[in-house]
Amino acid sequence: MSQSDADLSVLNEIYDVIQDRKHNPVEKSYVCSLLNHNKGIDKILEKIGEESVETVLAVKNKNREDIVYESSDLIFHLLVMLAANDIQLSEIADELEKRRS
Ligand SMILES: N=c1c2ncn([C@@H]3O[C@H](COP(=O)(O)OP(=O)(O)OP(=O)(O)O)[C@@H](O)[C@H]3O)c2ncn1[C@@H]1O[C@H](COP(=O)(O)O)[C@@H](O)[C@H]1O
Repeated sequence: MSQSDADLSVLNEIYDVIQDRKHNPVEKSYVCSLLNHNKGIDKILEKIGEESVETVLAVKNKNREDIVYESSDLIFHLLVMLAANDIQLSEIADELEKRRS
């Protein structure tokens, strides 16, 4: 198991970048290509489907490195989907917090 100082606050930081891309589009941005795709939200949903399947396969194959890699892809695309729907990460935190009791 790897040890590092990284923690999930990186999710907030990436979410902020995604929101910034939404309001201030830049060229050659993958996030902008998803947010402004001609297929609309369907492109983002397609990626979530793809990354979900890749995560499932990584788990089935018991490949630890792939599980981490594909889960990261999936979580990233979920963040883009949430931002596209104007859903803040604090709303997810609130929902999860409610379930703790
Ligand atoms: N965390 C990510 C991140 N994770 C994955 N990806 C991209 O998600 C895509 C994953 O899709 P695939 O694995 O299917 O790769 P692909 O074959 O290139 O994609 P398709 O052709 O199948 O659509 C790749 O293009 C990755 O580069 C990401 N792109 C961006 N970020 C973050 O978002 C920030 C802003 O990115 P830009 O908007 O590109 O500047 C970056 O600084 C990062 O922090």
